Order: sequence, then structure tokens, then C-alpha cells
Amino acid sequence: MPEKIHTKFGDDSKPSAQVSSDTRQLDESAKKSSKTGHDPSKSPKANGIKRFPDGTPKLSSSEDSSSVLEGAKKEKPNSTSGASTNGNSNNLQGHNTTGAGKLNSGYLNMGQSSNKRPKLNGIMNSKPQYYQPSRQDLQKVAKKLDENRKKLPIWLKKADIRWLLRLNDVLLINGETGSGKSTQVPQFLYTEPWCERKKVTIKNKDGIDEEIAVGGMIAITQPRRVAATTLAHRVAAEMGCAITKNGEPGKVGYSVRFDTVVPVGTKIKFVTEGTLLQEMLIDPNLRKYSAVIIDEIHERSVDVDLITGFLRQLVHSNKEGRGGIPLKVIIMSATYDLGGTEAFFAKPETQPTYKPGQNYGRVIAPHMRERMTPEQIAKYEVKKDLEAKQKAEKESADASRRSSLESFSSWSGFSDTNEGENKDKPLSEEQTNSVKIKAMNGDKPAETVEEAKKAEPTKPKSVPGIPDGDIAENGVQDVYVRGRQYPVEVFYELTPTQDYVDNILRTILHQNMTEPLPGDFLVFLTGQDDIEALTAQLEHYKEKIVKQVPRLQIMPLYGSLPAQAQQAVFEPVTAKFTRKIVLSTNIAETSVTVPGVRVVIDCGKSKVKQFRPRLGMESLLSKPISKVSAIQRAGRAGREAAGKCFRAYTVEDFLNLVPDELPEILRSDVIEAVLKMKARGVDDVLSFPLMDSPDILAMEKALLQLHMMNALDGEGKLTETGKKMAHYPLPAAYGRVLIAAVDSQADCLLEAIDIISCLTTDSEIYLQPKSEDQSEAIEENRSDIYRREGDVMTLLTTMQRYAAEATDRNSWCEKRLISPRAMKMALNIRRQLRQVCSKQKLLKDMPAPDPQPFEPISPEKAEVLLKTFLKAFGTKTAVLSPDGSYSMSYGRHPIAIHPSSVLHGRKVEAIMFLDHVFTSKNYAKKVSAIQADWILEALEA
Ligand SMILES: Nc1ncnc2c1ncn2[C@@H]1O[C@H](COP(=O)(O)OP(=O)(O)OP(=O)(O)O)[C@@H](O)[C@H]1O
Repeated sequence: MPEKIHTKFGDDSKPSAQVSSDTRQLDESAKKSSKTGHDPSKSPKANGIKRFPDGTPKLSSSEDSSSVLEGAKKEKPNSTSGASTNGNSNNLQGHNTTGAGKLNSGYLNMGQSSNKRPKLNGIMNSKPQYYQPSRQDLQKVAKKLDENRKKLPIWLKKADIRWLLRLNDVLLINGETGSGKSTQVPQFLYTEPWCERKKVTIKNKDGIDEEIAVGGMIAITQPRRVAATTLAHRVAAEMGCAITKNGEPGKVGYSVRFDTVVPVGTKIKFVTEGTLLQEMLIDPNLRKYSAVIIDEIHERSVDVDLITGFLRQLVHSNKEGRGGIPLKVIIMSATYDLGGTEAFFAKPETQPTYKPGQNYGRVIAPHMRERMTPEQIAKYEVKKDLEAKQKAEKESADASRRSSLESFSSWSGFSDTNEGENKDKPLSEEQTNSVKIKAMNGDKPAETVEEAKKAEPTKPKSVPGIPDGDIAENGVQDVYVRGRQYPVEVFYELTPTQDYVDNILRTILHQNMTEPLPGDFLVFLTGQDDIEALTAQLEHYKEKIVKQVPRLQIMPLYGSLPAQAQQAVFEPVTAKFTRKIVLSTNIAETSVTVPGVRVVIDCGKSKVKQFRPRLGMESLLSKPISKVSAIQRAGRAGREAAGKCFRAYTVEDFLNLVPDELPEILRSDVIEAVLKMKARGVDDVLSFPLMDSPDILAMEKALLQLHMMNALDGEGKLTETGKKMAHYPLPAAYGRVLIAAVDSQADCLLEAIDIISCLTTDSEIYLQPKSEDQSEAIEENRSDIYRREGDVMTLLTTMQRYAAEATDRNSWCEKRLISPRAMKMALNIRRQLRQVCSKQKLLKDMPAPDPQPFEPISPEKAEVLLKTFLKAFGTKTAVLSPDGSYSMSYGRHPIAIHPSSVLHGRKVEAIMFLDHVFTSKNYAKKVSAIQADWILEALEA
């Protein structure tokens, strides 16, 4: 075990040497170790966890039920209520220190009556039934969780948050990881008077008065679907309601791509950024909503940058489209320079010299001092002094509004603010630190300490009855939530390590011997390949673990894993004397609470999308993470109890990390962004104000590409084709394929839908064989789906044969090592796309229901279909060179066919590829064989 040095999470002090050990004699020390204080003799079960081919953990029926029931007895001997017994699937809480983690809003009962404890992880049962816990059960759960909610640091700010949002339309909340932002803020707000649904009269597009309803719901965005769904379930449980698809009313819902559950009466809706963006294109005024909360803004996806751009427009508009009703905007993050966001949302007249478009890396949030340079810290100190003085002056006003916390929800005016009350109360440390570095001089951060000293604080405007400064002159208020519920100790390597996977393996095995139970581990790795490599090693070692040491349950978590396998990670370990080891990509980096986790192990790297303008393509590269990511990762520990974070790199490496990730919009293909801006009515996309404007060259390239796809006309205006493309819940190129497929000559819409459905599932359709022998058998079994034209036609055949299967689709998949869950999702997407196309009158008649007899596509039709794809992917083509290599038709760069393609090793005249990856070389994925002259034909048409 390498030596470690450790610091407290968020601590600025220099780290000191602390732990020393040696894992070279791991097995020996394991034998000696019995430090965990548990009695292993009472947990004699086998520790292996079997998996289905798609990676889903498989529980044997005996393990599944008996251990759960034992656990249930132990936890609540006499309880039969659903509230205390329901720990079923889709419950994304699990065990926690409140004891309420196993309690859930209830969702799936895998075939048990409601007065019995449902199986905890029933994901293997084939016929799930909806389990609906009673209202009393739900209330009991909520009551239990309530105790914990009130201990969250954000509760001290509840009154401030509500008060400030009554007075201002934009609020920035900077609070440390785990302080309670995502779960509590929407709950603080949904009962506010401004959140009621209101009837207003607006002029419709024909100039006629029309009565419409505005508001009534809060949307809260999350960067990833796993965060959106887990948080929705958590908040529903805290509010005592269920999220079900069976028509039951509720207060909380979620909407992620191809999966929306919004019960009647929903007040809080968790959405992915992409979903909200899509809603904004259909309803530019967001009339459904009273407020939009942008959570985890630091991730700065392209979608979030577009959303903030559109929200800014809405906030500064005359709000006619909403009948004059403002939309409240709340922006939250634990690790982000909200000073830049403040400048972006501020009323333009208050900062005439500010120009949006260059916010990246300019201002720093206060509790993130560990990422500051000495000069920045000096600036921070100066600014802090100024603001502390200012704060002291308005102490009495602050204290008085805090004192009215309990009366807020029934409050209907300003008069009940007890002025003068608590006047003499000294400022708490939390209050005095409630400052943040702002854009000095109104427009840009101070460059030097002297400049910062000279900077005048903004003079607050006086309004009778309202404490000075509560109405922000620039329209943007901020709240800083200091502290987290539980501390996290951070450990570093003393010397750099070459092989971080090996290093992490040692750390896991060592910590497993010393860390007490309960205490699961969450390990951050770069991607699926690292996760699989470490899983294999851990599976090997875990067989050798002596019985005094906790057994390991290894669980992967990455984006392309089936949703239910992802959800299994959020369930408690049911096997006795066993520790859950979650091996994750950065999918679990923000927003997510993985119940049970006490220890985080961070490899310090992640795969980052990088647009290579020269190639005109994106690649995924493994790179060191930013400080922000490191802080977020550490923040996944210490959520239910004190935690630890082991960074597999040195403190110097940490200090050398870049503070922030470059916003995605500055490093990716902006074709989707440009299309969405056009669809939102932005004519001049080059000068539309965004927090950070993409490179002009990248924008021009995107405009050209959209023009080539016929989405934009010669003037740069959105065509009918472009409009349709923007409204599909699909990447622009796939939308283009659908439209081309309707063409009377092509007439292959249903086939195009089949292929696109397979291409847009969250997880891989074809699973990887685990051995040479299996590989041969699978090749043989897949012979009925492989097509010589390549991967696109193979996908079509896969979908058609699967849909035609009338007896047992699961065993059909198993035989071919195809993920049944991915196919189910593809079928679901196919159904939804057929409906969208039918609504758009692209599809005249709905096809007959499955199963229909399989009819292989003719070579002529295959050619038509490939030419249809070329309309969107004409620039993603390559031709065979005399030396047998492929050279891209756009840019002439060399490219090779990826080993995962059915065309791997084949030499054909030309290829079209839908995807590409840059690893050791430039690889084309999802490849089809085409003729060289089709390329010109497609691009000219
Ligand atoms: N699914 C869950 N299961 C168990 N506890 C949870 C769950 N979700 C939230 N919590 C509890 O609520 C606390 C606050 O979580 P929340 O996500 O609101 O914090 P946050 O401030 O948004 O954190 P972050 O910035 O890291 O996303 C957690 O620390 C944890 O104690």
C-alpha cells in the first residue's frame, strides 16, 4: 500500500503525512486482519455475484429473498407496513444513517402482496407488478426522512431563499456538496405564492386575446438521467408521495429522454437538460413553469449553456408571452464561479461594459479557495473584508427576515417582517462568510489586489419596509450555504503512480480490511474498459479474501449500462458482511447520492469529448480531471455519515489540475446547438449572447453542415426540414435521415426508424463475448443477423428479427449475446418515433402490431436506405486508398474500421460511418459499405 498524506475536504492547510502500510503482503495481512469488529462467522454465504450477459447483477432466488427477509426482521421486527418494508426496485435510496433509506415512495413490487416486504432487488423477475404503498405508509417514510432534512445546512437558508425569490427573479445558490440544494430547494419553493398556477390574458399570434394558464410547476434540471430519476424518487419519498405510471396523483415527476412520469398534480419536475431544452423549443415561454432551477451548472454542457442563454432572454424580456408573469430562475452549484453567472444574468443596464461570451475561468466562488492561486486568495481576502463590512451594516435586517422563517409559507406581504428584532445578535460565522467573489467594477473581475481594494461595493437600493440590498440592483441575488452535514477526509499519494488501476485495486483491498461496515466504496474510473479491467481483478481477489474480512459486491455504473442495472447500484447490499464496491465513470460525479457510500476513491482522470476541427470530428480522450471534478467526486462521500476520499494522485498533481473543465460548447461540435438556436428563432447565431461563445470557425462549419443537410436555406434561415429536425428528440443527423426516408423515391421510413431506435438506446445492443470460445459460438449464432452491407443493415435485421420473434425474445437475445434490455428500450423508442412521425404526417398508416413475419430487406432497398443515411452522414465517409487503408473524403485523414464493426478486416470501395473514436488511431464505428459515387450524389442533392 503506498503511503498517503491526507487533508480535510475543503481544508486549505498543507497536507501532512499520515498513513503507511504495505499491500504487497496483502493476503497475509488480510488473514491477520479482523479490525472491522464484525462477526464473520455469522455470515457464511458465498460471496460471488453472478451477472447476466448485459452486466445486470443476478441474485439467486435464495439469496434474494432470505437475506432480505432476515434484514427486514432485524431492522423492524414487527412491521408489516409498506413504509417500513418497502425497499423495492426503483427505490433509489437504500440504507442510510437516518434509518429511512430503505423506505421508499414505492414503485415495483415483484409479485408480492402489498402487506409483505417486496424483494429488494427484483430486477430479474420477468413480470413486474406495480406496488402502490398506502398514503399512510408514504407519510411515515416522509416523517422519518424529515428529521434528516432539517439537519441539512441548507435549512438555515430556507427563509433567505424564499424571501429573496419573492423580491428578485434570479437567485444563485452556492452551497457545498451534500448541503441539500437539489433535494431541498424545490421543496422550499413550490408552496410560494408566485408558484401558483395563474390565469392570464395574452395576445395570440393572430393578435386576438386569449386566456391561458401560466406556472404552477418547478422544473429542476440535472446533467444526467440517473441523477434526475434518483433525485425525483428521493424528493417524492421526502414529500410522502409516489411516482408511478399508473395514473396516481403526486407532487413529483421526472422527464428524461424517452421516459417521462409526471403524475397529475406534479409541482416539482426533475428533467435532464436536453429534455428542458426540447421543451423550450416547443414552448419558448415555458408557460408550464413558475421557476426553473438549473442544478450543477458547473458541468456546463452545451445544453445548459443554451438553456441559460434562452432563460436570460426570457428574464430580460417584457414577459408578454407569459402574460407578464415572471419566470423565477435559480442557478445552483457547489463548485462553480457563480460570479460569472451573475454577470451574465444581471440587468444589462447595470453593467454597460459587460460582454457575454467570455465567462470561462474568470471569477471564483469563496469556499473553493483550495483551487485559487495565492494572488486570487489575496483578492478574495480583500473582497471578503469589504463584504463583511457591508454585511455587518445590514445585520439587523438579515436577522429579522430569518426570524420570520416559520411564517413564510402563509405570508402574503412584507408587513410581518419584525424590523429591529434580533438587532443586537452578533453575526454568525456562517453569515460573515456568506460572501462570494463577484465581478468587480460591475463587469470584470479585479486583475490585481490594488484593483480589488479600489472596487466599490454595489450600493443597495432603499425600498421602504424591505431591508437594504435584499432587492438586488442588478436583478440577481445570491445565497451561500456554508458547510456540509458530514466531513470528508482527503488522502493523497505521496509519490506519483504509473498504473492507477493497480493502485486503486490495492487501495480497495487494503481499505476493505480496515474500514468498518457499513461503509460502501465508490470508485471513479475513466470508462467502461477500466471498469471491466478492475472488475475482473477484484473478482479474482475476492475469492481469496479470508473470512474475517468483508466480502465484496462489485457493481459497475456507466452510461451505457441498462437503466435497471444502474439502479441496482442505489440499493442496499442485502448479503451479510458484504461491502458494495461501485465502479463508476463520472456519471456519479455530481448530484448523485449512492446510499451506503462512505469512501470515495478517485483515479483523477475522465474521458472528455474533444472536437477536432481539423478532422471535423469529436473524439473521446482520457484526461486529468479538473479541481471542480475532484471536489465533486470527494463530495459523494460524507453524505450520510463522515467519509473519506482517497485520491490516487499526489497533492502536487491536485494543485496542478486546471480549476474548471473547459465548457463543452468550447470543445465540441456545435451543430446541435446551432440548430436549436435557429429553431428558437435566433437569426444571428454568431452574436447570440451565451455565457461562452463557441469558436466562430466551429459555428460557421456547423452552419455549412446544416445547409448541406438542407436544414438551412441559402440565407441561413431554418427550412421546413430543419424545423422538423430540431423537434425530434434525436440528434440532428438522425432527424435528417428520417426526413430523407420519407421521400417518395426512398420510402423507407419504417426501416430508418428501426435502425435509429437501435442507435439511440442508452446501452449497447451487442454484448462483448467474454472468451474465445464464446466468441466463436456467438459469431455462429449471429449469422442470421449479420449483413454484408455493414453495421447499419445489421442493426435493421436485428430489430426486425427481434420484433418478429413470437415465442421467447429473451432467449433469442441470449443466444446471440444481445442485450434484451437494450432491445426493449429500442422497441420503446421505435414505438415513440412511429407516433411522432405519424403526428407529423410523415407516416400515413401505423404498421400492423408485432410480431410480423420477418422479411429480409432486398439489396436494392438496402442501397436506398444507405443513400438515405448518406444525406446526413455524407461528410463521414472514407474511400479505400491503393495501399489498402481508408482515407476520409472530407480532409483526407486516415481512418481504420473499428474491430467492433462487422466490416472489420474487409476492404470495400468506400465506407460511411456514423460514429468515430480516437484511441491509438482514428477508428470508424457503425460502418457501412458504400460506393464512392454515392457520396457525391448525396452531397450534391
Ligand atoms: N437517494 C438518497 N439516498 C439517501 N440519502 C440521500 C439521497 N439523496 C439525498 N440524500 C441525503 O440528502 C443530502 C443532500 O442531498 P442533495 O442532493 O440535496 O445535496 P446537494 O447539496 O444537492 O449535493 P451536490 O451538490 O453534491 O449534488 C445528502 O447528503 C444525503 O444525506
